Amino acid sequence: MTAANAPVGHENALAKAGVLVEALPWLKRFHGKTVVVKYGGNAMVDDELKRAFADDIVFLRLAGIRPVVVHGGGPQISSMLDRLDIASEFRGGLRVTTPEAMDVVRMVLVGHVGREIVGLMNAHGPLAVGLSGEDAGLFTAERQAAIVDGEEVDIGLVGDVAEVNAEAVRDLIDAGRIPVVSSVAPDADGVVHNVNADTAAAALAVELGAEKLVVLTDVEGLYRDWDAASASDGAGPEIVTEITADELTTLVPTLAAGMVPKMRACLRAVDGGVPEATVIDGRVPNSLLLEVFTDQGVGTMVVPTRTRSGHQADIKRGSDRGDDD
Ligand SMILES: Nc1ncnc2c1ncn2[C@@H]1O[C@H](COP(=O)(O)OP(=O)(O)O)[C@@H](O)[C@H]1O
Ligand SMILES: CC(=O)N[C@@H](CCC(=O)OP(=O)(O)O)C(=O)O
Repeated sequence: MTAANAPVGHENALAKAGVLVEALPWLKRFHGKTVVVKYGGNAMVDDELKRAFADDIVFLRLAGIRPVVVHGGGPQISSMLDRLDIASEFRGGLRVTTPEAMDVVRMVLVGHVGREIVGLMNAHGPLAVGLSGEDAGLFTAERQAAIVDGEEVDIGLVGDVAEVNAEAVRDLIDAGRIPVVSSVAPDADGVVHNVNADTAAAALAVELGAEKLVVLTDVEGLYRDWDAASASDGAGPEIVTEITADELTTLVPTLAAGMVPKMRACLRAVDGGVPEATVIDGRVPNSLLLEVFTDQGVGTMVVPTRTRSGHQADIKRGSDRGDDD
């Protein structure tokens, strides 16, 4: 029976069954695999969305996937800095972080945002455990400059991830838990640094040998022409559905603001062996499930350059959607 010849009233049931059937190959592909999900501060400003995100992660876990969450909280940090009357600015997509601001970053990410995500997931049972890059030596940071107009600019206590020791995260995953990681990390001398959460998620995905990195944000994906997209409030302009690492490497220097760390993170993941990294719209409820369990997926997927030449046939989108980048 198809939807066309189904008795009246059965079309809806068939459509629902179709959705479930469509998920089967993706359940097979990701079963037992690690999927690292970066949850961005701009996609966590609404209570309903937050709950839907937590539900999606628990769904993945109960479907036999091993999800790991790395979260940001840029807007939440900015609003606390404002309340405390501490000046804050971004250079090259990264926050200029004084020691005073670093205290606030740590307090907001570890003490507030991380706790909230853990609490929402644990409404379903004792699954989520929060930790930061400081716990069990997870990340070692290395001070990082911002690149502004091709020049290196000092932005204070901002770190790249120089080393990852993911043993504690693996222990949690093996115990059936969902690790929820806040992106602050000590350097080799123990000085805590502010790490962009996209960067932290990519470094962890590589170390864990993840099957996929998903980055939630507050746009549909990567717009080819951001100036046009922002001028028309995002309605209409084309998003890039799939792009190879080589193509993205060429594009990154032309990108604006928040997309730079995000796209660099996707490149880092894919160059480090993660088969796919996708930026999706965190403003759409359950977008994570759509990305993982549907044939078309959503957002912008970054794939290794070799994929285009015919490898990895089970990667989403495929040649029918691959002509737009
Ligand atoms: N080419 C582009 N396509 C999409 N978004 C872009 C582009 N260039 C810059 N951006 C900006 O990047 C932002 C996402 O980064 P960011 O604000 O850091 O998000 P998050 O808090 O989710 O990490 C978008 O809201 C948009 O303003
Ligand atoms: C160095 C740097 O910029 N760190 C970020 C860390 C939080 C983050 O990455 O949050 P989103 O994912 O919500 O952007 C910041 O201070 O905002």
